[in-house]
Amino acid sequence: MAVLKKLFAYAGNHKYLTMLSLFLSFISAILLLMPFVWIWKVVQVILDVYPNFSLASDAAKYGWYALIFAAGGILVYVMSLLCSHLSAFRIASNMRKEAMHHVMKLPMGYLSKEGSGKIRKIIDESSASTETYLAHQLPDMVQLVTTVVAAVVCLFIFNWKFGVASLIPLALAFVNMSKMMGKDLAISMKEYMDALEGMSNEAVEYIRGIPVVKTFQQTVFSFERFYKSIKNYEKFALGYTDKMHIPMTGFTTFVNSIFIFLIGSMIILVLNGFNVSNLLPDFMFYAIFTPILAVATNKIMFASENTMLAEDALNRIESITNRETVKYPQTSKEIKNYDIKFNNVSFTYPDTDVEVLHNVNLDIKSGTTVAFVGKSGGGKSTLVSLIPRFYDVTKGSIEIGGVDVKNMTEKDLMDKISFVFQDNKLLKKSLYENIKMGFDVDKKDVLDALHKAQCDDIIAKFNTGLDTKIGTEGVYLSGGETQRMTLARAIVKNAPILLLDEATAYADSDNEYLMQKAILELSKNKTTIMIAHRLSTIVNVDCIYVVDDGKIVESGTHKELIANDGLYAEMWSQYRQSVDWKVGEFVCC
Ligand SMILES: Nc1ncnc2c1ncn2[C@@H]1O[C@H](COP(=O)(O)OP(=O)(O)OP(=O)(O)O)[C@@H](O)[C@H]1O
Repeated sequence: MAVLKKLFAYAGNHKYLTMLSLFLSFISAILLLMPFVWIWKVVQVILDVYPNFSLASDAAKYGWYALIFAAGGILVYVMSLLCSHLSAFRIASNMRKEAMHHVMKLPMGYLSKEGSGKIRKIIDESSASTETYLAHQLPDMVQLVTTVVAAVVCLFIFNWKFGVASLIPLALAFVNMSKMMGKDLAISMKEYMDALEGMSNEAVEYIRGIPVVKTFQQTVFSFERFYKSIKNYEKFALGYTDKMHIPMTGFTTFVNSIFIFLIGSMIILVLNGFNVSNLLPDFMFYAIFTPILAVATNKIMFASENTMLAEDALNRIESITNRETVKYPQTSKEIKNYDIKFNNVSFTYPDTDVEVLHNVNLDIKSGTTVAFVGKSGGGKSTLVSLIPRFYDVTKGSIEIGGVDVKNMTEKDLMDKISFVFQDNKLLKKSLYENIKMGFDVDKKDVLDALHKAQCDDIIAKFNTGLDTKIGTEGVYLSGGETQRMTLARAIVKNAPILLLDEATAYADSDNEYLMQKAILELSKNKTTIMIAHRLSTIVNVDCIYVVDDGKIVESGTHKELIANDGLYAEMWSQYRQSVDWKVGEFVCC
């Protein structure tokens, strides 16, 4: 019921179609039981007239009744499946839409951390398995339960003594079944499913890492994690099977021994003086009926497992839909300028407990260009990612033009910021659409931006020019080419705030120089924050902030920081040495 309630939350009016499907399934179960009653009637007539079969005129009539009920039952069942498929399809599609809608509102940082593949897999697989559950398994479950209940009622109507004899093994079978559906086994089932997912994720990681593994001859070490995940799966699969085997054996034994109990009761009744020929018609009825009961009960057992699987799928979807979304206000407060201010900002990544930024204060004036430099892992990218709210600050606040970024609508905030990162993504669309990105620009503007971002060679490579579709056969862009395309995007967007995280990381020396020129041009009159490891690219910026261990430890112009003789001066000296060393090497050769 809890599963159905959760599923109905996605159903809208289609929940009535599901209910109709379940009702029809119930009717079909009753109709499909009736042929057995008529067949028993046929047997009874034959036994009554034995050996004068010519007197069994009613037998043919009862046979027809059996056929009509069977056909009616099948027809109603088909109608039930029709309704269940229609509503299941709608519910699964609503579930996908709602989950995707939610994903769009999640912090961008969460999406890049979890990976689009994993999120897509959870949404796709979970909605598909609930679709199967609603379309087939649930109507079948109703039919099976109805069959069992109706059959039990019939067992008592005809002969209560045989009824009791059939019910004893059935009750014992249900006791065992309830053990299999207990909380303990639900936990084991979850552990088993988690281990399965873990193994599948490790398999993907293993395959992805094959190039690195081959290059570094790390076969044994790389296989270790995958191997551990297989062992983990083995542990939980065996644990689950181990917990299941006693109740499962009990269930199977009792459910299949109904007929033995029936024969036993017949023997006891005969030994106690009951007349065999009086008992025989009733016995025949039970002999016909009890196998249906055994089959239906067996099927219920497996169908119950499907309910647990559907519940698990719903929980997995909820692990995404229950995540807190980024909340934006309906309207923005008016900003005064494009100053960016960090007020006592501290930050801890979600699901971790290590603070990576500690009480950071920054005041970046509108129209200036600043740079964050520092050791790897110091917190530069994290600082930048907090401005467009890829994550929200844990403590303190960030302001643009005197307004907290949390008081700006998503559109207003995004309209004001362009970013070029190391790891940029292009869409499977034409080069033109990838740069235009919905802005009010024509092909000439796009070509102009591409030219400024040093992308002329990329366009010239493809016969279809701007209309070339990314991702089609033979159309592949390298990391550097993708980065230049993203710079062209930023040029087209022309937002007043520019965030550049290692924007020239993949560029070769020729391109780097030209890209730097384009960035310089683009950043004119904009508030620009650059993260750069090549210190030569930032010597002329208005202010350099040295980030170390989540704190700003120095700030000033290049000259001021060199004069200061602190961390930056040390980094600069090391950087110079590495450049001189490279030049020296080159000269030697
Ligand atoms: N998604 C994440 N979840 C948890 N911790 C993270 C995440 N991203 C980064 N970190 C941690 O935050 C700290 C700062 O990382 P950040 O990427 O901001 O440093 P950085 O100075 O930009 O490094 P680099 O110069 O190597 O890019 C590091 O300790 C890193 O391990």
